[in-house]
Amino acid sequence: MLTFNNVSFRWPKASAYCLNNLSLNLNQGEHVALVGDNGAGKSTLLRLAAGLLKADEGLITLNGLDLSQQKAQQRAMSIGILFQEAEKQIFHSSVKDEITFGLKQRKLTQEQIEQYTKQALIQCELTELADKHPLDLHAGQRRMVAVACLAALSPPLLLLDEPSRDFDAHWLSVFERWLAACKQSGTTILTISHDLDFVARHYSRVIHLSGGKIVNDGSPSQVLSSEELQEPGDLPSPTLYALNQALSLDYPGNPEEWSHAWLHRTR
Ligand SMILES: Nc1ncnc2c1ncn2[C@@H]1O[C@H](COP(=O)(O)OP(=O)(O)OP(=O)(O)O)[C@@H](O)[C@H]1O
Repeated sequence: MLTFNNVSFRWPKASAYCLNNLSLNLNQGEHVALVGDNGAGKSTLLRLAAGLLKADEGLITLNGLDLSQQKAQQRAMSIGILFQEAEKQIFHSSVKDEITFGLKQRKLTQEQIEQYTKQALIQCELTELADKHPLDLHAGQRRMVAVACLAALSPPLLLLDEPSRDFDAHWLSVFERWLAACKQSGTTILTISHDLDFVARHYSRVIHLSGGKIVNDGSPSQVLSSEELQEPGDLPSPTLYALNQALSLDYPGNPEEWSHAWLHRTR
């Protein structure tokens, strides 16, 4: 669905390439997490995937078409983005207006706009906050407003930058339910996260980016427990991998599979 072919990108005035000859293919319906140290180039890659930046070299395609040739309106039909700082993507004076804005850009009837807005408000548990100013909400609720805008539009490709950030336990569970529904409906998802427990819970493929290059690409158990990711200064090991290591177990990092393996272990 989304393909990077030998893509290089250098920020203006930077002496070195931020992404260097990077190739990557995301299949339709895949749920992929992008992990790596600060400055590895993850957000830059996401912005290139969204068409917000143009590659200096190489080709990025979405459904076989050159992304750099697509207009913003066209890209908005296929791609939904959640930025790291959600408040920067909120412009309207009520939660409801914020959600309807994206829908109004599409050729929909008033009835459809109202129906999709209502569904998104319910799914994201924002119905009671519909008339509030988004900037009067706390950080987790504000982030959920940005999620509700995506929920209303249901784009086939989601690009999420640190989505679990700012959520308390309640809002994280609301967000995780929405994410599960997106996965169920076949949405392709590329997510940046430093929260490796969150990654282990939700993603079937993990890409480790370091210094603008892919250094590992595989299942969560392969990538999250790899030595490259666990070097000092890098990201902390997910809790279940740390537990596996401490107990010398070889169990999966997904909590459901882990508890099944633990309950059915041969003593
Ligand atoms: N707007 C910008 N202008 C110039 N350089 C930038 C810009 N944004 C990022 N960079 C540089 O590009 C490199 C990669 O940054 P990027 O934000 O993509 O990394 P990241 O892996 O997402 O890091 P983090 O986990 O801290 O968000 C860094 O050296 C950064 O300083």
